[in-house]
Amino acid sequence: MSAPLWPAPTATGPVAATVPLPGSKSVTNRALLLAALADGPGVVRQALRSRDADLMVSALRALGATLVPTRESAAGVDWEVTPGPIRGGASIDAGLAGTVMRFVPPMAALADGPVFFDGDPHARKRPMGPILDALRSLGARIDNDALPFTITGPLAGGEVTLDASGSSQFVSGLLLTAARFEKGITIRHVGPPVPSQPHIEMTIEMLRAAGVTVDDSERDLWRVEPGPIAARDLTVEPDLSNAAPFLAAALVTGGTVTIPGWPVHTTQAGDALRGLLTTMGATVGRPPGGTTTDLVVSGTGEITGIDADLHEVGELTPAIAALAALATTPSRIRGVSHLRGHETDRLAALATEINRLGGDAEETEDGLLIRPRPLHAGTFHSYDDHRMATAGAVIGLAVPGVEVENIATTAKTLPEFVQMWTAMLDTP
Ligand SMILES: O=C(O)C1=C[C@@H](OP(=O)(O)O)[C@@H](O)[C@H](O)C1
Ligand SMILES: C=C(OP(=O)(O)O)C(=O)O
Repeated sequence: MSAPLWPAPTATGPVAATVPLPGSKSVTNRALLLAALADGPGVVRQALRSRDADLMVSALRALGATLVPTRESAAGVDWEVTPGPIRGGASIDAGLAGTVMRFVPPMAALADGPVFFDGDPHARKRPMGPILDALRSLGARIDNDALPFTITGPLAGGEVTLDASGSSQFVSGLLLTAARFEKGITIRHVGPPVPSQPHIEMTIEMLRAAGVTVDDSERDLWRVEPGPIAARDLTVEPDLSNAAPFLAAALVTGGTVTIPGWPVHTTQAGDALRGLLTTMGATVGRPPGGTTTDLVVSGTGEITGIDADLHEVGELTPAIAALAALATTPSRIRGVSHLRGHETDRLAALATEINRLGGDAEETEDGLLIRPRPLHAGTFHSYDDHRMATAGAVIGLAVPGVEVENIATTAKTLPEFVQMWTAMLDTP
């Protein structure tokens, strides 16, 4: 049975909207996990409420932590997190969340009994081998090389070598729990370059803020000393990667979109949008006066193609590809072969769906070539991928008659996407 179709609204003029964004998925799921591993009760404020975040909350509760929502608003939910002894016997649903399937198993290896993991049908195809092998070499028993699997600890930590070229989350996952291993951990990456370095920096910055000693002075080598993870009271930043489709709307319609609360310093991959969108023809800046943290992006209605290596910020690819499909000059996206292991094979999905609408997109070994060609009405399939769904919405702004299949899949990181999109377009 195919999922419902959502008629993507076509813009009737330049957008002029301010779009507050809920909290970062990546920060939320790291903060919740670190709080559950901490040396006392802590608070995570303005956490994202979404499928991936809900899955993390359920996983941590199943492992024995207590998470109580104390305040809920449009800005997110405040969680009081009280760590408990890590409990075996749990059954964990990772959904399609990379942050659950890669971050929770190292914590589960500290439990007092076996922990079972499974997820969505496609989650069983997402790469897990390197992190599971790493946990095995540290002493855990694991009965499969992908979801579903059962992990049985305990493990003491130590030294491990792995190939993290398929996902930075293999490194982040090990780093997040490492201080709780008796010997800490030393991780050495061997293989093609690790993608998404900003996400590894996010992990390290959050660990250091919790008092954990991390040595990352040598490339592809990380050492975490054993010790407590300090309980914190932290506020989650807005999700800058989820800003991508909204900021893209400014370029497509020749309008202006403002995102409040854009951090001045951040490790989020989405911060790279400032440079990428400038290259594609936007004006990007802070409002005059310099006292606010608003980010303002304006377009001209004409989009310039881009030649970009997105290896460090792969999750921005679907939005950039959607813009490229509407650009007046060709684009080349490089360095993102690891996107074949994301929510879907994003390179194949983007090429297929852009071409289905009459576009000219070609998959390369490590990216996409997208050449200008007029697009027409049709169905844009989402493959249960939140960022494919929002890419379809971006194209629909300029192409009448685009219908996005399963727009509800945006609930992975942004359950309010449709309302926010409609509100952006309705702003007088
Ligand atoms: O650690 C994280 O929060 C993430 C790391 C990245 O994963 P990959 O390195 O697998 O691309 C990113 O694409 C994903 O959306 C979130
Ligand atoms: C790759 C992504 O997610 P995940 O955390 O499931 O890997 C993403 O959100 O673009």
